[in-house]
Amino acid sequence: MATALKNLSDYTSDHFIDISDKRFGLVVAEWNREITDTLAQGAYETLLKHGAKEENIYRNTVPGSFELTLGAQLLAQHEEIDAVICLGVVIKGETKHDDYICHAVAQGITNVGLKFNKPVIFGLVTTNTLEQAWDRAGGKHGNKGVEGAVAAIHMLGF
Ligand SMILES: Nc1c(NC[C@H](O)[C@H](O)[C@H](O)CO)[nH]c(=O)[nH]c1=O
Ligand SMILES: CC(=O)[C@@H](O)COP(=O)(O)O
Repeated sequence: MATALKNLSDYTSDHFIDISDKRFGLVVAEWNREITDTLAQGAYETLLKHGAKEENIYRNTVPGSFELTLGAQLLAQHEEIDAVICLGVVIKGETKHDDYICHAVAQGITNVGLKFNKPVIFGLVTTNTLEQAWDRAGGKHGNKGVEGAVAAIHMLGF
């Protein structure tokens, strides 16, 4: 599988711009909280590592990943927010509920970014098992929160 050959946190920062004056919104889903907190910590630490100021990183929580879209919009609508990083974990259940959530969030987050013309990053871990989710939250496949922060910084330099 493609991901098996790629660590999500393996990146180069050669092209990064100065983000010391950029303001970032983190929207974090409460569902699977232990894992989403790990994603959020990865994103937070990566932003600080590359020059963001603590006071310019605004973390907000939403009940579940389905609410990430509205959470992103409520942050992105503010002119002073330069980028939004959405973090959630959807693990397949017995029904197709996970499919509906993931598709809605992917399209919704895309639309928010296009509406407000700023990076709104899709940091959703969508797995079949809990183990696969942990593998992408600091495990063998890196941390999707780190990936989300890197994507936000990259797009701010577009
Ligand atoms: N099953 C998961 C959910 N479900 C909750 C939804 O995201 C939403 O909050 C609810 O349908 C009310 O609108 N959320 C996750 O983030 N992860 C899951 O695995
Ligand atoms: C993945 C989810 O949406 C969670 O609510 C479990 O769903 P299911 O009712 O399909 O087991």
